[in-house]
Amino acid sequence: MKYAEVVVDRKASVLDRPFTYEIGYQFENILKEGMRVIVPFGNGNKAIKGFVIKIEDDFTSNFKLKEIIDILDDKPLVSKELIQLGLWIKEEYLSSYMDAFQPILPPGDFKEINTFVELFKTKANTINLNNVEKSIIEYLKDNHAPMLLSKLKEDLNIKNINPILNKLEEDGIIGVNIEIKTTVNKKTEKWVKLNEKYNINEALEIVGTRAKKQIEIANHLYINGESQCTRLIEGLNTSLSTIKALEKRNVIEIYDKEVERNAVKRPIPYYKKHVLTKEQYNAFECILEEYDIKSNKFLIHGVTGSGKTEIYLQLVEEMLKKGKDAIILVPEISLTPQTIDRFMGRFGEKVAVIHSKLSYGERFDQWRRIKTGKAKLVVGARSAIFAPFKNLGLIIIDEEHENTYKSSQNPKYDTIDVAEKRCDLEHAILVLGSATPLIETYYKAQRGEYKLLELKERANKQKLPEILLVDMREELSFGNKSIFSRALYNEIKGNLENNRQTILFLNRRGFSNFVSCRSCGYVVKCTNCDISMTYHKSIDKLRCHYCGATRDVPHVCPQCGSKYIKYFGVGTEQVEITTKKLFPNARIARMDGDTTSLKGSYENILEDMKSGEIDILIGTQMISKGLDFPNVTLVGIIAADTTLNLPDFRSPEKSFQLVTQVAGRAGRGDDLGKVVLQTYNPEHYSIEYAKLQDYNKFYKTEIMLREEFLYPPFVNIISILVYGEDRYNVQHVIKSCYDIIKKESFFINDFNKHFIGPNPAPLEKIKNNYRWQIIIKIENNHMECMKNIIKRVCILNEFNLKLDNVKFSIDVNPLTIL
Ligand SMILES: Nc1ncnc2c1ncn2[C@@H]1O[C@H](COP(=O)(O)OP(=O)(O)OP(=O)(O)O)[C@@H](O)[C@H]1O
Ligand SMILES: [Zn+2]
Ligand SMILES: [Zn+2]
Repeated sequence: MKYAEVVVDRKASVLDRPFTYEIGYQFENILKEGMRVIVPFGNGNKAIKGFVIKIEDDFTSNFKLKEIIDILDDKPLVSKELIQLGLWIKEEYLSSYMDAFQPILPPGDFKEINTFVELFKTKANTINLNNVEKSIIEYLKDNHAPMLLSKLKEDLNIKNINPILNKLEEDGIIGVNIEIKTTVNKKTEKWVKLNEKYNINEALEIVGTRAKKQIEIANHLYINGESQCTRLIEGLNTSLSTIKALEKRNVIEIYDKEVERNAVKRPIPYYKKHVLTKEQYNAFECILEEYDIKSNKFLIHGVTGSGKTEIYLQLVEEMLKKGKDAIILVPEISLTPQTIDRFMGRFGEKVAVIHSKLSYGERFDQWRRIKTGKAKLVVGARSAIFAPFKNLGLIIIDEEHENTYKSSQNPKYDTIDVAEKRCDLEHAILVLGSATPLIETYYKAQRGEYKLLELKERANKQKLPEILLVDMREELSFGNKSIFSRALYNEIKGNLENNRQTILFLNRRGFSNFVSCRSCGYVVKCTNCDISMTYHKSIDKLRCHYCGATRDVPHVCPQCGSKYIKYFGVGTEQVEITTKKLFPNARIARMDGDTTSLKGSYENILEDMKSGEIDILIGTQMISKGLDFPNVTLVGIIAADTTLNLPDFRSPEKSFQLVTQVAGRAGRGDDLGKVVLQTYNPEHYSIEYAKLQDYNKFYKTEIMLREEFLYPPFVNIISILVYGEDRYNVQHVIKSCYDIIKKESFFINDFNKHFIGPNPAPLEKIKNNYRWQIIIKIENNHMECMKNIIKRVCILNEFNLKLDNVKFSIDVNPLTIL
């Protein structure tokens, strides 16, 4: 007797464990890990869906186990390695089983999946087959459309057919395709081909010698195989009635064929291969040589414009040569046509693209192309890390420092960690790339966990742009209250006169309601945490998100006495209006969340930028990275302070990254670029080192501060948030939770653990839910113990907290704690 461990789709946390079922004899040789099943569940034995994560030969139980009712899939949907990855995610990020497997399973609510078998005829006759195999081929020959696997099995009734089909598929004789039943209608079109009953001579005999067009059509189909109906009509200048006539005489067949929903609809020109520069070549060589011997994890630290993408492309090419698949992750906002074109322009049909704007049907199509081996590489945002490749050889994470690699929804995974784990499970290479690596990543590289590869020059040997720092406090003291400094104004003017393009950048990430002085640059910060305090309207006070300390809003600057102390905030719209006023003849475009929500508008703006129809492009993060426009020689950063003063320990790092990335858009062509950086804090180390474009100096200062104030990579941060509509319950649960965790972790030295809270979350109430949180800083060596305690308290509820209408949200190393 065999047993299956099944994860069922039930939300309640007490049921968050796999259930064991007996596998009846009829299923014993069919059921595989990674397939979905129907199982009886609960007291009423309701039939529900589940997912098999493990099959065991032995199981001891005190009571009779229930039996699996039915199997839903013909083939495993998920590989063993991806099941392992799912289980790892569950433990690592303290998520539920179902949440952990959600991103790994095919997209959408996959109620019914049908498997089809089709014959790849070209090969069928050339290989020696045994009788059973021949009967399958014969059967498929009689059915020209892809055949439902279940029907094939029923019709043929061959014992143990699965391994035979697998072998035929591996030999490339048949293809197996899967299809999901969705609400999205399948798009089909009419195709034609010669009737297989006749060879071409017989076909022409039937047509006779008089019908010239019909002869032409038959010959065309003989040479080209099948053809799309409308294309045939246009191409041969014939009519539908002529084709219908041929069908009537049984010479040809007309049939429906599914139109693949392409993720990319435009034609894409070939992207020319560059000869690698010496630096590029060294990195490329090192990765291929050291892989499997010394290290399989690499960090490419390469300045902006150093040609990291070309290295990625050539690595992928090497993989394809070896028959291996590749995953290339880029941040969602870098999934521009420019990036996609580079990959599709080099690898064409082999590329799958996954991003969040795809419809559900399109997403499934991409998943299917990967699963069935039609796509060999995927270029995509975060979730593409779970692409179901069979033979993964390489994972590339470009711009690895980007926020989007941390998932803010369940499961709250960190893509880099997941990629590391997946590379270990599948013996693949991991390549991280950035001009401004995450502090944590660089720290790992310093410790030898990643092999560090450096690119110090731009691919075209152009120098990095010159950065001009403007102290906005001085502007104010000169009576200039505008958002443009005199220097930036003059530079823009000059650039316009030279017919060059300008990018004006303004950061608007999340919260920016810190309070600062425009005369001296003073920012109200928490004395315990060295982090900007945030204004809370409900209590009319400033509060620190890390320790909960509050204070009144000052009306005069505590540092210089000026009354120009207020909330900081400029919008892109305001910048646009001002720019139009100052430069009435310039062609100005704005790119931010508001202007690009329409599908395609983003592409349009980039297209206009490329063709030179825009003189000044104003934008937010969207324009900060990945863009490669040779005619942009000037970049203006309106206010570096918005990121510098985010209530987040990462704000210096974020500022350094942003300035470097945005500056990197300038001077990518033949002429040197220039950057004007406006700030109220020119002395800040992050601004200072950004100006010098010196990552190493920045890293050294930052890592020292992280150690001193106890932030990652020296500790882990775990956020436990309790939310619910009843404020009293929420406060009660968070308090009990705090007490229990503290008590249970008594054996961890206070020096190694720090509790902050319970405090109201910075966003105290969202959608009628009150939110309170505890933040735990825990030293790396004690992380596993602490996670275990949290799991027992918050997930398994071993301490019987009364969780009426109250829920937990746990985030391990959260991106922000808002
Ligand atoms: N070996 C090469 N020879 C000539 N040009 C190259 C070479 N490699 C890359 N390039 C060109 O250099 C430019 C910059 O390359 P790419 O955009 O890949 O840089 P990057 O390192 O990704 O920069 P960023 O981090 O700023 O996005 C591109 O226009 C690319 O076509
Ligand atoms: Zn002041
Ligand atoms: Zn504080």
